[in-house]
Amino acid sequence: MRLHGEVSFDEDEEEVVMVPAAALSSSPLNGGAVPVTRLVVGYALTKKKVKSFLQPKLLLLARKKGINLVAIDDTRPLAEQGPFDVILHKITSKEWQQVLEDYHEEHPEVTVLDPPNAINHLNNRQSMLAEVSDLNLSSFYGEVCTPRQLVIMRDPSSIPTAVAMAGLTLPLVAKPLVVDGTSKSHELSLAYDEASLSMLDPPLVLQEFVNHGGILFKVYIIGETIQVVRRFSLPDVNTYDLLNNVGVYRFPRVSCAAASADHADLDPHISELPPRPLLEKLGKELRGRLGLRLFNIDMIRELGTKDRYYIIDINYFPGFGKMPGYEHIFTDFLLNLAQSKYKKCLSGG
Ligand SMILES: O=P(O)(O)O[C@H]1[C@H](O)[C@@H](OP(=O)(O)O)[C@H](OP(=O)(O)O)[C@@H](OP(=O)(O)O)[C@H]1O
Ligand SMILES: Nc1ncnc2c1ncn2[C@@H]1O[C@H](COP(=O)(O)OP(=O)(O)O)[C@@H](O)[C@H]1O
Ligand SMILES: [Mg+2]
Ligand SMILES: [Mg+2]
Repeated sequence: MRLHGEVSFDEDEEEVVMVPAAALSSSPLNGGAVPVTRLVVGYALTKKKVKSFLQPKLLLLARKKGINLVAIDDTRPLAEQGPFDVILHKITSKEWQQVLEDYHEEHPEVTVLDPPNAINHLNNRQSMLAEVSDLNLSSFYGEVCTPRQLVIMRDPSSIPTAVAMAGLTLPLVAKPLVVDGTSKSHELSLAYDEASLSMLDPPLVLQEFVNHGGILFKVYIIGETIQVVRRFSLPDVNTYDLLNNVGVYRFPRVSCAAASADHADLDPHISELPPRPLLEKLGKELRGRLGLRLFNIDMIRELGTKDRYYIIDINYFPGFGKMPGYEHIFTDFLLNLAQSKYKKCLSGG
């Protein structure tokens, strides 16, 4: 991170002068024509994520704000690239994780978004929710919990007995235990009866299905910024369904971007967004517990309740590109990172 007053010239860039982001508005340098901060952000993302996240409007605004987004070349040693102020990544391979950890040992001044060991918590549907199973937010306009669930590592024939012993209530959602961005990790099923459970394919997690009116809240968190969207979800399962259905049914990705419910005409008891103070408190709590700054939460409100919510899924670095105004939110987040690092440097932190 180049500090105050240094001038850096890139052969193909305008002259820029480093001043703390806070000084942007007052700096005499800020004639508005030349970006007066420089933040070099190296990124290591899949082609799919580059396509969905690094949209032209983000690249343009980043450039205007003096943020240089640089693709990390995975064919060259990371140490020979940069220098970077921030590394932004979403690559699941163990090799990359090791490269990043070795690099960060040599360059502790570089901000890694986000630390691999924190991301790993979300790559397993048991550890993912273990971090949030004992939240106590009831004084913030509602309670937030996680559905009861059971991890099955092997031996499908043992599942019916294990579920009976655990006292889980049907129907159950069966989810692959490992989440690695592949389509397999999103192959979910709904099980209506215990006997059929032996048809499932471990390792998996069996989670109690919670009726929620068919609407899910996707809560995006970028640093301290929170944005909620509504998505269509699985329909409720009533007693009649349970009595007249047996078996395990695979279902598609029902709550993706195309399933937006933001403009649907819905029962307000079902579609009303969770209260802002609850989301603010929840976001703060999860950032602390998960040690992450870029994630989203899939959250549902139990049907018939005013304020009992369940977190059913947490995703690292999700589809931010679909968030309205994400380019402003994300570039401001990066500049605030720089500013807080600069202040920390000044205070000898
Ligand atoms: O696990 P669920 O709840 O389905 O969340 C998914 C994952 O976060 C996907 O990212 P990844 O594929 O990296 O895991 C993301 O796709 P993109 O980031 O490619 O957009 C989806 O974005 P939406 O399609 O906007 O929901 C988001 O819904
Ligand atoms: N416990 C649950 N109760 C009710 N619906 C659920 C539950 N778990 C998952 N679902 C439904 O299945 C969808 C996918 O589940 P999720 O855990 O988010 O998996 P993924 O990581 O593939 O998005 C959710 O969007 C929701 O519609
Ligand atoms: Mg989900
Ligand atoms: Mg998910």
